[in-house]
Amino acid sequence: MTKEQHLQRLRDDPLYVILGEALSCGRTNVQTAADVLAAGVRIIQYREKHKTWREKYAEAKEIRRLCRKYDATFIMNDAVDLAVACKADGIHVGQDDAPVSFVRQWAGPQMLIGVSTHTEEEMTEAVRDGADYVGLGPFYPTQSKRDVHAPVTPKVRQFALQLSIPVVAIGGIGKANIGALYAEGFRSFAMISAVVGQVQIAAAVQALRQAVAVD
Ligand SMILES: Cc1ncc(COP(=O)(O)OP(=O)(O)O)c(N)n1
Ligand SMILES: Cc1ncsc1CCOP(=O)(O)O
Ligand SMILES: [Mg+2]
Repeated sequence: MTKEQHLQRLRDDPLYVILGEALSCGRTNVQTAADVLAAGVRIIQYREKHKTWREKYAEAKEIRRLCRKYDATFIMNDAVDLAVACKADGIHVGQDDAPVSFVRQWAGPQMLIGVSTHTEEEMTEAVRDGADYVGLGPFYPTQSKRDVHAPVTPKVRQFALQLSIPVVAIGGIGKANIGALYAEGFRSFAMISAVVGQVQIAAAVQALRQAVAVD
């Protein structure tokens, strides 16, 4: 798939699932990825904070292989070198990670670059720097990440809905609130606990898709 096709998917497909083994009900990342893909998810981010580079590389390559089988979009969190090494479709960087200009130089023009944002200024800067999408959040309290920012304000949410690039909402999103965010205008939702933290992944994915299905 081309970068433009991956970007189109980010606009069209509401579900963006983030992996993390410590949050996966005892499953490995590879098992979880296989379940998530079998359940129909087509955008996956590999986010692993507790493994060595080699462990992450080995896992990411395997998950990347699974994603190819399903024609799914594979995004690496934090590490540009890992993204390049395992031929990821995209890289997601936060405000404390490598800047977009550096990531672009290293990863090349075809790599999708996502940037975490929390304010209007950060969103404006991400667009100016050439990010392909922004992550925005947290929308709600979350147990899945330490030291998260305060929830995004209504003013920041309004600003995000006018942005020229896709906005991926994140933080405490699940079947109870995804429908309200969709009604507010958001179209893409990154989730950890609502999918990989569930025992029945297929049922969880189905419930989330139903919650954003419009007639
Ligand atoms: C889609 C998406 N949005 C935001 C984040 C958070 O990134 P970051 O702020 O760098 O924090 P970590 O995930 O690295 O802990 C994300 N990963 N994905
Ligand atoms: C990685 C990240 N960045 C902001 S909130 C968050 C965690 C999202 O996890 P959950 O969907 O379980 O709230
Ligand atoms: Mg990061």
